[in-house]
Amino acid sequence: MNFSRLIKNCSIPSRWLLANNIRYQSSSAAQNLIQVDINEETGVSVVSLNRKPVNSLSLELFKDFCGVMDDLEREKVRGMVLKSSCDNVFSSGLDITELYPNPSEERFEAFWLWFQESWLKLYASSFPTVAFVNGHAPAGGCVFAISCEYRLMLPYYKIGLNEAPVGIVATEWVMNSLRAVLPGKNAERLLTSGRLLDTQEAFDIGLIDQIVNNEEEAMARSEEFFATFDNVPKLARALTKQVYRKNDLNQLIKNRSSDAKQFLNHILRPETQKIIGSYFKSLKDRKKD
Ligand SMILES: CC/C=C\C/C=C\C/C=C\CC/C=C/CC(=O)SCCNC(=O)CCNC(=O)[C@H](O)C(C)(C)COP(=O)(O)OP(=O)(O)OC[C@H]1O[C@@H](n2cnc3c(N)ncnc32)[C@H](O)[C@@H]1OP(=O)(O)O
Repeated sequence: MNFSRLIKNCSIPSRWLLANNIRYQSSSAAQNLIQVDINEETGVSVVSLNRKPVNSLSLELFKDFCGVMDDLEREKVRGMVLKSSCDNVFSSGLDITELYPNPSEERFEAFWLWFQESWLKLYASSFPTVAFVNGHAPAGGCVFAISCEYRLMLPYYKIGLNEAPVGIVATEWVMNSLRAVLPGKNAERLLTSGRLLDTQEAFDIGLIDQIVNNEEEAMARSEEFFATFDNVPKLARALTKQVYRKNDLNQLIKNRSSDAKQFLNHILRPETQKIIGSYFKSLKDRKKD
């Protein structure tokens, strides 16, 4: 994977992104975890997360997502709309089976580094990004949405960062992405309470930009958003975004391996395993009720 392409001509040095020397190797072409549909007429790419049943985020999905982001950078797409192809769920967040029971160090480290990588590629993409939140978006699902530049959401779903109620502290780069979307006190309250907001509440505090009623409307609103950049030179737009986001990006880029180690230590603690285990069990039991 050529990270320098991602930040071509940009002021973020590529050596920072190369810190962990990760290379892309398509892991799951047969499973088609990410679907990409490029509209040749408009130049807009619709990227659908496609890991049934609830788009839980696995190592393989992150790897494929990074490959897709590289392709879109290469294709110089006009914009990207990120959505889900699962019913009622945008993404259910990190795949809990990557965290429990007691993942191997090797697998967890790779999982975490590809999660970081996915965030870096999305957060620093040169093209404009829209999240069409067409289902629930808890935790890691919300991270994907807030890393985009613009958020559209269907009514009656939930979005938020629900780590704290299950005894987990969201990592700093996730907090920074939230702070970039919401004014400080709302971001802090959302994180400390871990509340999941319904679509209307999310709109009222500015977590999402517009409520849409169906996919057609979402595509029309996305087109309007992309059109706001039609008269702006692409390079100037990309550099402005990347420089504006530079501090957030740097915070992770400079601390990638310590961030991964810190989370591995946290995840492997018996207390954390116990909390995640009972949370996972409650998810499974909910179905039986
Ligand atoms: C627990 C947190 C642990 C560690 C975090 C560590 C660090 C934090 C640092 C950084 C911040 C960013 C990281 C965030 C952490 C996460 O993302 S952890 C995942 C948190 N996700 C959730 O809390 C959502 C859980 N899921 C749901 O609430 C519902 O499934 C949902 C509303 C999304 C959909 O509901 P529904 O349509 O009714 O579907 P089911 O609930 O029936 O689910 C279908 C099957 O899928 C299984 N499943 C659901 N979510 C996950 C998941 N995240 N990972 C793995 N599997 C999941 C569910 O159990 C069902 O399985 P079954 O058919 O019963 O076998």
